[in-house]
Amino acid sequence: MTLLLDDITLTYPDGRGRLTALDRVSLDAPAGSLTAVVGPSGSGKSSLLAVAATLVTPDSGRVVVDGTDTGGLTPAAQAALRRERIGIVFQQPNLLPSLTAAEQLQVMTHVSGRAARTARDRALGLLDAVGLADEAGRRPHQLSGGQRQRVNIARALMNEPAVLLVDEPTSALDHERGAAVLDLLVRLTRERSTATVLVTHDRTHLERTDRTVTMTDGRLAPVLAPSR
Ligand SMILES: Nc1ncnc2c1ncn2[C@@H]1O[C@H](COP(=O)(O)OP(=O)(O)OP(=O)(O)O)[C@@H](O)[C@H]1O
Repeated sequence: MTLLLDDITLTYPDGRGRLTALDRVSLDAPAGSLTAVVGPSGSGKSSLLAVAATLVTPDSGRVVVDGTDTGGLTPAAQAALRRERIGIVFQQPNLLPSLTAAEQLQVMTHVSGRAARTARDRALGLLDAVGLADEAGRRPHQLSGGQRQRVNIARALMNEPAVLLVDEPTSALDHERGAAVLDLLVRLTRERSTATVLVTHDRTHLERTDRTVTMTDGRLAPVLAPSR
């Protein structure tokens, strides 16, 4: 399994007690498959993504990324693993206003010389893969919301991650553009063999995913019937 969450419990301080955000959650995501995690607001979806991204350390349980148990790593090693093996697509693209679409991707690699040219080629290839070959030289204000989200997705793939974590990718898009972004994520997941986990409270477009799991009050319900 490229991403394995094994018996994860996560609590937050809550007054004098603790609030259980994730309650013995287990999830495995194989390479080349897209898993959707749905559930109501406050059910723990963002917490699940943050733990999978190694941004938050759970109280107990194991997070295994591309064969590495992240629990035993130093913070520096964890940051390196996150940079090299995990791509994260946040809900808001957070693109840098002064950079072109291609440069947004290139800044993911801190290199010079020949490696910089390779990074530029890779950035242009990824923009092509997300349907933005002609927009590579545009800055964020010259792109539509859907195009910015595509740049966001391409940027997350720049370092060839094994795991792709996606937060609410369609919430700011209309139905048609939301469907197109989901189709794009499914295609990239296959082509680049990422273990993709997408959290959303939006149940539309789920027929496009490989499987759907539901989060309720910090617990993950068994997998629903495969959607294809
Ligand atoms: N940093 C924090 N400190 C304390 N409690 C938190 C913190 N982050 C989240 N929570 C609580 O943990 C629970 C799960 O929150 P989480 O953000 O993971 O849910 P969610 O399903 O992603 O919600 P939404 O769909 O609204 O983003 C909620 O009860 C929330 O209030």
